[in-house]
Amino acid sequence: MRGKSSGTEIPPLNTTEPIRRTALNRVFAVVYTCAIFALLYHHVETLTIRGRNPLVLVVSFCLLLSDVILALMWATTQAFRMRPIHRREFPGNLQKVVRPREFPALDVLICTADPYKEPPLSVVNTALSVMAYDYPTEKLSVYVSDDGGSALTLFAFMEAAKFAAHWLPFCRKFNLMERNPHAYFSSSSSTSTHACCSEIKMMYERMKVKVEHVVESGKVGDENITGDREREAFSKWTDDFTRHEHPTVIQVLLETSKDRDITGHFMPNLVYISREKSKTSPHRFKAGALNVLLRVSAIMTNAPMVLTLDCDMSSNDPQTPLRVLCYISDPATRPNLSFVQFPQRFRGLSKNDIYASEFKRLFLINFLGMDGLKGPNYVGTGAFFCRRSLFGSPSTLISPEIPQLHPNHVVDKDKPIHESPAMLSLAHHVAGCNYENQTKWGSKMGIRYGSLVEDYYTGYLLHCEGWRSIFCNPDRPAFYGDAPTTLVDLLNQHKRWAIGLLEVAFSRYCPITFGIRTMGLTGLAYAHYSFWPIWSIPIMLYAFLPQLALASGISIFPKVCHH
Ligand SMILES: O=c1ccn([C@@H]2O[C@H](COP(=O)(O)OP(=O)(O)O[C@H]3O[C@H](CO)[C@@H](O)[C@H](O)[C@H]3O)[C@@H](O)[C@H]2O)c(=O)[nH]1
Ligand SMILES: [Mn+2]
Repeated sequence: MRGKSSGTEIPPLNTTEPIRRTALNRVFAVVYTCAIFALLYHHVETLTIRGRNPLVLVVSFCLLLSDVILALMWATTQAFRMRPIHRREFPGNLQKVVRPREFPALDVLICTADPYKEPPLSVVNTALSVMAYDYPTEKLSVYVSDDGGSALTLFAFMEAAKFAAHWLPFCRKFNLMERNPHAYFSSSSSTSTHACCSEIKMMYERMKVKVEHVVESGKVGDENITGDREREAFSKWTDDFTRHEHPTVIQVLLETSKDRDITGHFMPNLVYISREKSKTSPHRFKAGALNVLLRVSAIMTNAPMVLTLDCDMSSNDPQTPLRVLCYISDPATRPNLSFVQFPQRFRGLSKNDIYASEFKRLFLINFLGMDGLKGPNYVGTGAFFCRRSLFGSPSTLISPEIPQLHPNHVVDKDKPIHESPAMLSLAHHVAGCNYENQTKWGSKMGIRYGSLVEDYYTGYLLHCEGWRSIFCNPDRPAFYGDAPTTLVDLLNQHKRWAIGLLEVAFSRYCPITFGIRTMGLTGLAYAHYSFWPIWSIPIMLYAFLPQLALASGISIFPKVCHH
């Protein structure tokens, strides 16, 4: 089947192609539905006719319950099978349609929360991998939110800013594909090709030793502080500074307007933020952190395109923003586009992946199905947002409480941040822990509060508002992240997800009622996730019931001769 091009006279930036087995899927759904009804009929019959014995009654009821849940879950998965599509994008054609000068600016928001669970060096690697994007540098800003409020993380970023002056030109010179320094130096390509590689590798190793030493010792000692600016920054960490109670710390580590790399080329902006925390105000976990990042970035750069990343998820392809532009610059896909979502891919999974951490169905297969509807859900990382979509529905823009946060506000580029105390003090103000009181942040604006899975909830509400999203799944994975590696971590993650999803399922925005009413099949797809934790009921029942029934001599499956 030929792909449908979305432009006519301009070269195509992207194509959409329906997946061929869709018709078969629909026929299968009809047949299967009939089979499910037959099975449910059998259960009801057993309950009413043969259910004299109380034990048989209980067993039959449990089986009926299990099968109703399984049938419901099966019905919700049909949403993914009705209209799956494949998309392709052609970044090579982009230059013919938009000039790099006209590319929109990009703000990258990275969240980290704990210097011991999420080593600063790995966060730094993530940041360096996106700072080295093949994108006009003066349009690129990286904001890091440190919810751990750790001087160790700030120290690592100060070192990273110095290393970046060497690393970015190195990536450009040799046109590296792998721009995460750790991944690059551990791969074989780093050893063979480039002569000056050993020099930069040494530099990286020196930074690594320094950062790891500081993390191990648990504090930034005087010997590690080189200048007055650094000393002033670390002076915020007084004795009463704890991760749960501290003032806002914002450090502009690199600035496009003044910092140059070793070849004299611009550097992207790099800003470290640790928002104010107080035990008496809710911090709303990652959702709160992202909203602070949205506000601080609005004040400093206000880029129309915003990438959110978890600290463990680094770029694996420097062309990724250009792929996104293939959708954002295309008049056919741009209307109502809220975000372009890349799948979460994981490095270092064991060959057999015994905990099924790859989540292939969640992040790849189901997304193809949702992409043919209103688009994939937001998974918290690897998503490029149009900033405007976080401020109300496509038709009604919600104005934030101060004009500087408005998505159309233009930041005065001639005035560098370091020369603008007013800008810095406003940035501190919007990162305050009480700033959001009596505002629409978290309810109508930004990342939404109300569920532990803020990503799922926010994407869902955006879709309900009328926005759509696009799934971009290039052959070379755009990002690689870390999956939980121990059973305890995995169980904790699943527990958090289960609670968060049920919070949505039992809210007034329940996808089965509100979701399906507002957006049909997409609502059904969302219902599949929000009710995902109830899989546990049939699984538990089917795991134990047959054995118990057998032991007490009850037959639970129909005999062929019964019918
Ligand atoms: O108070 C907090 C808690 C977490 N984080 C950051 O949030 C990210 C995700 O947290 P993690 O503990 O790694 O959760 P996971 O379950 O692995 O994350 C998945 O599930 C989350 C909730 O649905 C999504 O936000 C993530 O993007 C998605 O990768 C990390 O970068 C953390 O640093 C914060 O910034 N502040
Ligand atoms: Mn994670």
